[in-house]
Amino acid sequence: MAGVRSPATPRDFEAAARARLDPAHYDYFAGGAGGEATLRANEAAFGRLALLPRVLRGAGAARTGVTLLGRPAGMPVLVAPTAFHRLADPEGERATARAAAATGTIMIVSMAATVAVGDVAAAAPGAVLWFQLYVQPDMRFTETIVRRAEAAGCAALVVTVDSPARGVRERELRHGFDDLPDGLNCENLRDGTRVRPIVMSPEIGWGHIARLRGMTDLPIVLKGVLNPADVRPALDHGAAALMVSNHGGRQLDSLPATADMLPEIVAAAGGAVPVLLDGGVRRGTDVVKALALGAAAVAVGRPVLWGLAADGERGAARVLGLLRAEVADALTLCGCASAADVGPDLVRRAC
Ligand SMILES: Cc1cc2nc3c(=O)[nH]c(=O)nc-3n(C[C@H](O)[C@H](O)[C@H](O)COP(=O)(O)O)c2cc1C
Ligand SMILES: O=C(O)C(=O)c1ccccc1
Repeated sequence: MAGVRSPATPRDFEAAARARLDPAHYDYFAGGAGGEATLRANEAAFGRLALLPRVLRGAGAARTGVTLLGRPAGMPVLVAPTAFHRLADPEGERATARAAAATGTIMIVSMAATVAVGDVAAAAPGAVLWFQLYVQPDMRFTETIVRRAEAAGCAALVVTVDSPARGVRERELRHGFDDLPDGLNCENLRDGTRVRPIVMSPEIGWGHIARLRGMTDLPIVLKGVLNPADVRPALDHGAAALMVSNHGGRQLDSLPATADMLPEIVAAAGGAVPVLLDGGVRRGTDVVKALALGAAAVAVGRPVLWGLAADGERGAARVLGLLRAEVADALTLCGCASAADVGPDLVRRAC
């Protein structure tokens, strides 16, 4: 691997990934919308938080497992849905899913995956998969996609609600990157012999969530809730969980960091549903900070892509394994036996 002899933390994979990727694809993965203030803010917000361990609790070595939507997960970290894994590795989402299965990590498969969700599931028996959906204005086609996710055995639908339009990313504009290379497609959007384009529609509203709720028994997770005023309608529409996300700073720039919005969203949810978070999680200590602010779990996007691009399935598994070890270490050093022991007293504003 380029950069370091032995990666010690997930961040070490980015340099190796950058060395291997086409620069346009590196910038597609790495970049954010506008001036990238939100992209930077996500990581910076974790840097402004400090952990305040408890001592002498005799808690023993920490266990990382949690229960999410009624099922056990190996750690409170999920693979966030990210598009186009075959740009990073020829095996694409198959490799990511095997890495997730090997480390007991739930993978949220992107609707914009370059391997069909059924093929991802078949390639990684034992993987727990959730499916990310952009509601398509053609609700019959949306239903087709939902049925594919169900048939693949996905355990939840993660509906991305922060994308009434595609974010404008200046790095993509500079490279002229606006489509997949020949031979790669968004395989979940196959419709007979053609592949439909993903529509991000400003006309999607709460009525579509109601129709989705009537369409499937899968739990629905709403991804991209940032304003506490949206929590009430989300609960009223039967959301099983919320995911605080600004899409990794890739949609609208100038949004607050997710870690900074998390406490207000958790308060608005009032314990009715679990609240998840993504954006800027790079270390085990970030995970414990998010748990202390009330998250049930977090998800990581780019770190997994860097592992995948650096060393395929093995690299993605290394990133997830390192994160799990860091979570265990941070929990133990905070005096916690598990995520359930992490309370709000454990985190402080550092400055
Ligand atoms: C290259 C890339 C592609 C993404 N594709 C999707 C997607 O298809 N659907 C989606 O809901 N979010 C997508 N996201 C957003 C991620 O799910 C997640 O919100 C974000 O990456 C979290 O931030 P992090 O990368 O700092 O961990 C994408 C993010 C990246 C970096
Ligand atoms: O790039 C993204 O962030 C993203 O969400 C996406 C959505 C559809 C197709 C490709 C990428």
